[in-house]
Amino acid sequence: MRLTGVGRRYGLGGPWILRDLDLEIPAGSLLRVEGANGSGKSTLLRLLAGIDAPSAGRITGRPRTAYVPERFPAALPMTAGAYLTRLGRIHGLGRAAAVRGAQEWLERFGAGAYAGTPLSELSKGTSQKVAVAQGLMGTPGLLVLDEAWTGLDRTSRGVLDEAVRERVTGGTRVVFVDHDPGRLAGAVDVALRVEGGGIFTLPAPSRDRWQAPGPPSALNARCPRTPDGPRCARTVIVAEPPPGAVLPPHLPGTAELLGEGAVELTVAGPQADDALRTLLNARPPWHIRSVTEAPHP
Ligand SMILES: Nc1ncnc2c1ncn2[C@@H]1O[C@H](COP(=O)(O)OP(=O)(O)OP(=O)(O)O)[C@@H](O)[C@H]1O
Repeated sequence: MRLTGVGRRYGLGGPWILRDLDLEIPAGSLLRVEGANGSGKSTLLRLLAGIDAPSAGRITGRPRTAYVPERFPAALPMTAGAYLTRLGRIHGLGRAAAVRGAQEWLERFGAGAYAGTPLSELSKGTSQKVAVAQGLMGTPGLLVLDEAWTGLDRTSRGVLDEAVRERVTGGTRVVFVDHDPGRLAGAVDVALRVEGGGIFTLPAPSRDRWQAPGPPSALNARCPRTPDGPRCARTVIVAEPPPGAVLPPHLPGTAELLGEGAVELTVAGPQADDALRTLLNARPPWHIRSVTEAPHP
């Protein structure tokens, strides 16, 4: 899935909320999106989910998508179970699998007793569980979570963490926004910051490194543009192997061991996508700790 020159502004002549974004999201990757209030995080997530269209540029290769919005439209005239079954059908499940999935997800979130309750009568917390469960019905190629953990109890937040990890391992792209900087810290492949209309890569957010992320490197601004989008002279990828793995064959660039098995891979800019794809598609996949674009000297 790829974003090319994507921009969004609301209304004719309104200010650009996002501008000239270029981004590739490989299968099986976990992206965290952060940024100040009003910076455009939800706008970016709605574009990714396909429920809003870019004002400029294009998004290609979007797979079947599930989306948990910041606000859940709980006023639909249906019970929780019927709603989830309907969503499961939309996500491509057969009727029996959709009914089973609806009950299973409600139970995993400790809300099995509410399958027959109308959505409008659910508490806020249970509504949020239903909102999250609908995103987990079926096996989408892209799962977009906009503050989906907010309003869930501690146990349910853990259930959602686990479900996200399962999805990513199964090849789903997951993009999320969450207030907790440590959310899924060890599993995040790329952290993006939305700021001033652009997106910036941050070092992979393990809890301690998050405190001092260092200067963001501009994903868009510093690299020369080509007909295929911006290209940097070099990209440095730091990746950790799954236990017992060796470096996948046919990996482009030069690799340097960093200790504890982690590898720093330096590739020519155009080969970065290939290298990331190879590492993320390895079975089991490598964990991408950071991706740093190095501009032309
Ligand atoms: N439908 C809309 N019409 C007009 N302006 C909008 C619309 N949706 C968002 N905006 C504006 O776009 C900007 C970015 O909003 P967005 O909700 O994407 O930010 P955010 O980073 O998700 O914010 P928050 O952290 O507060 O949720 C804001 O200035 C907002 O007012």
